[in-house]
Amino acid sequence: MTISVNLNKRLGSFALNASFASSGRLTALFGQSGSGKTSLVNLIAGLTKPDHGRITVGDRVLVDTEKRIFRPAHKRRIGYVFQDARLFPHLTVSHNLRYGRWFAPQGERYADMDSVVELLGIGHLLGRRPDGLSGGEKQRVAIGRALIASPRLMLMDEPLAALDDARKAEILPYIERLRDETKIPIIYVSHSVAEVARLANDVVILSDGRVLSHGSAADVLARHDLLPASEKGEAGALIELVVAEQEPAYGLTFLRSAGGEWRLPRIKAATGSKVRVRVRARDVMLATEKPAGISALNVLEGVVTGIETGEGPDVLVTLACGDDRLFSRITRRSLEAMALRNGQHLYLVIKAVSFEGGAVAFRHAAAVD
Ligand SMILES: Nc1ncnc2c1ncn2[C@@H]1O[C@H](COP(=O)(O)OP(=O)(O)OP(=O)(O)O)[C@@H](O)[C@H]1O
Repeated sequence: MTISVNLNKRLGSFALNASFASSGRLTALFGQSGSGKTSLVNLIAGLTKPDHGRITVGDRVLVDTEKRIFRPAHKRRIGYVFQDARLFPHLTVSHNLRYGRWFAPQGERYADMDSVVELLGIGHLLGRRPDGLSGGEKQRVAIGRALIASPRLMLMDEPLAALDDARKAEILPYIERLRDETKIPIIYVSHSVAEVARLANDVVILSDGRVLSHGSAADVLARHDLLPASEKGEAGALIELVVAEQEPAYGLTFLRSAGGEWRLPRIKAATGSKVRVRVRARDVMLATEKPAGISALNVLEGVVTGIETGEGPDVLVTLACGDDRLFSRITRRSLEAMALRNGQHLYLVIKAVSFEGGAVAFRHAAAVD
């Protein structure tokens, strides 16, 4: 289903001019604070009207100023999930969920309670009240309440921003299930590259009210020049790997990509599953000769396809490893010492431990314990 946005809106001295189309299951709206993400979400939700423009979801027109169409918020059938869960404190989880049902007209209720509860793993919480839940549990219930309303679109506005890393890690697999197992398109606001890289099919980068770039997550996130300064260290490549074998004795998983073989900290996915991994440019070392006697588990071969120098001491080297594209951030000093040039054959060295945390995304993966 394609989400298409083409609008402008003035808010005081701020001008939002946004134009993009996305057919990904999960489209991330990514940008620094003040770039216009929430303003755009409010326009999609129908909380504000554009000065000019049109928003469509599939064949449904939400607003078209030229044709004087404005579907009010309560008729857009959008599930909203905010930074804070906003559950009703006096109602149990079960009643909070049921409340969502009232927002769907009788004939259009496709979501049933049991499957939503199962999808989000909240069956054991049904009798409890929100004040007894962890932040991650509250967010899962908030997502459930939005889903029970059988929405045609989910808008998730920084749903993980208020959670610590452990709670984020707990809830990310549920958002992945929501993306992969339901057919509801999701617009997901975030200013974290790590989150966007893990979840998004498509990415829209907003800056100062304008769309700087939009397209597939792998392509957009490869544009290091577009990332906010605070996230430059997170810049890297997204590559797809297939789980080949578990190595339980070492707590590792052996995988293959178009570019070679990988050993990463254990990934709980069945053999043959596809996973997406973010390889940060700062974690990739380069060598002109095949390294021997090193502890790093991942050594790939690649060819230099680009060298970007900037003002600072570092350089971004782009490498083709088979059909994979990887990046390495090295110093200008190393660039000169190694006399790197386009077309040169190199070895890439990547420590397995650099993948701990949220770097691995599950795609079509059969999770195993
Ligand atoms: N009603 C309004 N009147 C005037 N200015 C507004 C209004 N709403 C938003 N703005 C301005 O528009 C700009 C974009 O705000 P917005 O909240 O959309 O950004 P954001 O990318 O969501 O930021 P954050 O990540 O901090 O939530 C800001 O400069 C904000 O002050």
